[in-house]
Amino acid sequence: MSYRIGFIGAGNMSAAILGGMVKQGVAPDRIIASNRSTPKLEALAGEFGIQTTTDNHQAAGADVVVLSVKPQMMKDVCLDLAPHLDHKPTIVTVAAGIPMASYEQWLGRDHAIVRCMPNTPSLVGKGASGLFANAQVTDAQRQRVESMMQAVGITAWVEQEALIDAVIAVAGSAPAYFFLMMEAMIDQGEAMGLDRATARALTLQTAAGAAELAATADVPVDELRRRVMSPGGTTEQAVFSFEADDIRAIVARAMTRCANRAAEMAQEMGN
Ligand SMILES: NC(=O)C1=CN([C@@H]2O[C@H](COP(=O)(O)OP(=O)(O)OC[C@H]3O[C@@H](n4cnc5c(N)ncnc54)[C@H](O)[C@@H]3O)[C@@H](O)[C@H]2O)C=CC1
Ligand SMILES: O=C(O)[C@@H]1CCC=N1
Repeated sequence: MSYRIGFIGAGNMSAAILGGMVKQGVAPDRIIASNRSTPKLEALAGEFGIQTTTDNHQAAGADVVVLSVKPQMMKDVCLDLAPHLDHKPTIVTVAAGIPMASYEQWLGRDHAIVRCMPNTPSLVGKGASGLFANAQVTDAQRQRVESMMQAVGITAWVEQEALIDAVIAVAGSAPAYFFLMMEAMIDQGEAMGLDRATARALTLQTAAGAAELAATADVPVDELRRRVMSPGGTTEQAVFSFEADDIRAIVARAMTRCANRAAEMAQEMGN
């Protein structure tokens, strides 16, 4: 690919996407990131060799403009950028909880805008992004955004905007669920007598191994689980304990709260 990509807001999510792109071989001089303050820009320039600026208008001069500030900042950022988008870049926003209609109001209805819900494993090329396009997005622009995000992981288009909130629950926020599980397992491994470094190494390798096995096996995950659960053995005691504590309902409640929060955020911003 040869188009230029501008990131507005150089925080955690931008760092994960642009860092992942550079690691996957995208030329860093095709990427520019803007941020209000300089320390994060200096770190990104140092680590990945990308261009940086404190002027959002300069980053917005790219062919693809990725809006990656916190949702609460998005309206002001968009209103400020609106008069500087005459070159009609493809606009990609990664913010949770801001509907397409708001961007169309702030930027103008004639812009091609994609709502993208990525996640931070993009940094290691293992991202998972949901994508939703407005009516102005052409097939060529769809392909461009798709290939851009596929450089750092897998993508899935949704044709109903509301499903982006489900993507937040399944992918955008979900790395945190697995990190939480790892934290709990490391703590308990240590409580059971392992030194922390060993508990951490074994937990992380097991998580990575389970994910890779699930992704490559020709049987569903419940069958993989049963293959670990020897009748009368140890694993089933752990699984029975999870089931007795209603882990499926716990997960469903957490994911519902996650998705509902996106809807609440939209309301809080007057959308
Ligand atoms: N962190 C994550 O795992 C995910 C985040 N997102 C979305 O990504 C967006 C960014 O989130 P994070 O990177 O986590 O936040 P962050 O706080 O790490 O990054 C936001 C950056 O924007 C900068 N900024 C604030 N106002 C600005 C302005 N007017 N002009 C230029 N830069 C400005 C801040 O200095 C900061 O560096 C959010 O909208 C969030 O919903 C989406 C998926 C996953
Ligand atoms: O927690 C958040 O609001 C953002 C969106 C998805 C992941 N982080």
